[in-house]
Amino acid sequence: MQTHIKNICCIGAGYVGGPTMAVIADKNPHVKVTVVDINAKRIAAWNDEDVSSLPVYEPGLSDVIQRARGRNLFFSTEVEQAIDQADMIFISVNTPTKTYGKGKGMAADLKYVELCARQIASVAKTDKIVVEKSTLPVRTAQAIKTILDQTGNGVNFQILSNPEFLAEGTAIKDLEEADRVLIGGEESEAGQKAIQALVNIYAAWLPKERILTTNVWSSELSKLTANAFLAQRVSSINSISELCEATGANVKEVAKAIGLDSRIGSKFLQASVGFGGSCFQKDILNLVYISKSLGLTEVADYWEQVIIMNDHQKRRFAEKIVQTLFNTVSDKKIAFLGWAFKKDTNDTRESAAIYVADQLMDEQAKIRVFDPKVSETQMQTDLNYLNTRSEAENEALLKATEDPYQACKDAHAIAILTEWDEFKTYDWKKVYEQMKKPAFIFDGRRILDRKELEAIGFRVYRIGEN
Ligand SMILES: NC(=O)c1ccc[n+]([C@@H]2O[C@H](COP(=O)([O-])OP(=O)(O)OC[C@H]3O[C@@H](n4cnc5c(N)ncnc54)[C@H](O)[C@@H]3O)[C@@H](O)[C@H]2O)c1
Ligand SMILES: O=c1ccn([C@@H]2O[C@H](COP(=O)(O)OP(=O)(O)O[C@H]3O[C@H](CO)[C@@H](O)[C@H](O)[C@H]3O)[C@@H](O)[C@H]2O)c(=O)[nH]1
Repeated sequence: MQTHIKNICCIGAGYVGGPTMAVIADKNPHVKVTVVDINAKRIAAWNDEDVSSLPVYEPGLSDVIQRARGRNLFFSTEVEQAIDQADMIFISVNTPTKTYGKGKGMAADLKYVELCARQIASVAKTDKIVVEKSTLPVRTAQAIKTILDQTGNGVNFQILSNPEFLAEGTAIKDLEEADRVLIGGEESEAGQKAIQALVNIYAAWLPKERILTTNVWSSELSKLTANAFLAQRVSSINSISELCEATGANVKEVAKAIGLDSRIGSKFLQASVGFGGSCFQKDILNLVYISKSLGLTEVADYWEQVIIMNDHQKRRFAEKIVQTLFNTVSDKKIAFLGWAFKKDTNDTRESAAIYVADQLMDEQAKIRVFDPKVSETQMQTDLNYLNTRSEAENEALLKATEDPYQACKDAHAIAILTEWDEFKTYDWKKVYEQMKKPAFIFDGRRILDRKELEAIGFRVYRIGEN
């Protein structure tokens, strides 16, 4: 197995496969990188001349794409051809929570990963390094290896685990200036050679000391653990936010006071309406499921609490709105500013906004949403996925607008669900004048200036203070 890779294939052109491969290609101009996907529409969007139409919105991504695309970075639906030609194949397909059968609602659904393994096995005619980029339960590499070895054409496969730690909205920066890259592989000579081949790819731009090598199981488990720790911090500060509201303490002051302790650190202590995104909940549920399967009940319960607290935080935000609006929101217009799960992304998976909207719609509120990057079609898809009511009812109760002032016009209340920077720059006096009175703002992200809003006449609620 060679340690200098010339041809990479990545299966899955999503939020991870697209940006990750774009940066790898950008930094390794002599390596041909082909990103393949079965979703032809997505591939067409990656190939669009107009880079504002890329399927993933990430600051800085379009520049990287413009530099590398057509030079050594290609997007294609020709999965088999790309597998055949590659020395190294990344699997970067989705691994959602299972929605059926054993482990429903908890375990990771590995069917897409298994399909990739089977396809690689049937197509490969030369030795390949297969890299798990998707987030997978610990010991998945074993299953992939068994499939490759049992169903392949007798060629040699080395499996590496190389989990991705990028966060959406900062993906390009996270990739270009990664805190660390983790590569897990076999301890055998062939395993070490495969590790070296992947180290060489990252060493094109990252200092060697940031490229960590471990055994496969440590690498797989480290990814789930990192997300569990990060989400735990958010749930921890969110639990304190409720205590602050009940006592007169201010969560911002508490977060600052504890964050200055270098053992605790200041990051990821921003109280919010609850964490969203495609990873935190899915990966913790997966960790809980694995722990339960191994009979580790206390470990499972410990981590499950992070999810329970997050669900509570979303629910209590919606309840606060209903309660404050004199215990009814029926037929009242509530403007949502933000739908994405965080700023600077068009991704809405597991966004708190979906759940808060759903709860308010149960109370017959009329929701008008403005998000700078999310379409109404996406919002409706998110709501329909919950199956709470018919598509027609969702369409009647929730509509998007292209203009934030229009969303807020005649509203009884505004709820801030995403921390988009532009919300801070609005003419809040103008917004106030066009609203029903008393005009309420529920700041689920703590981004607006409370004093300024109150001086205008708004009644303000912010997570974590009273
Ligand atoms: N989104 C993130 O920020 C993030 C960060 C780190 C890790 N991860 C992990 O990375 C993985 C991918 O996440 P994502 O957000 O990029 O998912 P995604 O849904 O955006 O992209 C996955 C892509 O894989 C394609 N695909 C599925 N099966 C295929 C097959 N057999 N052949 C070809 N294409 C196939 C899908 O069509 C889809 O476009 C997941 O395991 C996730 O947990 C995600
Ligand atoms: O102090 C904080 C920090 C985050 N959040 C929320 O937590 C969620 C997740 O945010 P973030 O972690 O920044 O984005 P993700 O893109 O979900 O990235 C996480 O999940 C990825 C997928 O596994 C990992 O690769 C990243 O390292 C990990 O940060 C979002 O809803 C944020 O608004 C808070 O409410 N308060």
